[in-house]
Amino acid sequence: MTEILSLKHVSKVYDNRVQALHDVNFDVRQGELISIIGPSGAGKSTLLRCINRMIEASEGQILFLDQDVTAADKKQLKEVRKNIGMIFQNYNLVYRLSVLENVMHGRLGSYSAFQSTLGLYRRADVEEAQRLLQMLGLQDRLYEKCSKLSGGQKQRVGIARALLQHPKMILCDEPIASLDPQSSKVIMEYLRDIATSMNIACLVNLHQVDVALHYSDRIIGMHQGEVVFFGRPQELDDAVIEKIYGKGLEDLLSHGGQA
Ligand SMILES: Nc1ncnc2c1ncn2[C@@H]1O[C@H](COP(=O)(O)OP(=O)(O)OP(=O)(O)O)[C@@H](O)[C@H]1O
Repeated sequence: MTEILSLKHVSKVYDNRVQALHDVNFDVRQGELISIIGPSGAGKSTLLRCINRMIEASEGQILFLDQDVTAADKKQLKEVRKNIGMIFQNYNLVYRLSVLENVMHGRLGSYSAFQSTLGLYRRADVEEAQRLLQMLGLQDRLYEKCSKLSGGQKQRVGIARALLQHPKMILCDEPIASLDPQSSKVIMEYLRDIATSMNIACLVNLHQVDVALHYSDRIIGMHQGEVVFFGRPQELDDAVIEKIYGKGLEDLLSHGGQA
């Protein structure tokens, strides 16, 4: 498998001098699902957001498809971001708009402001959005306002919007943190399938260790801004869990797997 993302010695110190990341190194291969786990404040969100420069790293190098993202100019960064989809815990949808319109926002980069304001989308793009929504089981909700959807359905709209971008990788910032167990399972299965069948790498922040163990190809374990584990789920034994969380798996699972 080819590597598509590589982080080398990445650190982040916020203006208030909090060191959120310290010398982070790892790589992501095409079509891999990698979970990032760790207690609250470990640096998971900061790490994810440094990759597409929603947050600027203070030090280190981030290579995406062999391009140095940290050194990219405005135009190059736009291109990088086209290849990196993102889904969020709070979905980031426009609730007064329909499911289909929200998904079309995944293509905004390829339309002028005039075209997008008037909804002048190419037929092929609309058809692709419809196909994606069908794949995600939302074919009957195309014209429904997003405000009327359940959390799990909203997240599926978020996934369709990310996929319409034709990304090589999707960053998922706590995609199931607001969902019930059944909807969480559905979303994780879609992400697993997207990684495997569409060969799109998914980098997923999670609080649930049991979910990470079940769905990931590899897991990154963070503690106070450092990567203290990077390996396969089978290698995540109790000693490693202690290193990440300061407590054992039994303790974590007795709280529903949540850290
Ligand atoms: N904008 C900011 N300015 C200053 N400090 C920040 C900022 N964002 C995060 N931090 C700090 O950086 C550290 C890492 O935060 P981050 O949100 O990345 O952790 P996390 O693992 O994603 O936590 P959670 O699981 O609670 O979302 C924390 O100490 C946090 O307080």
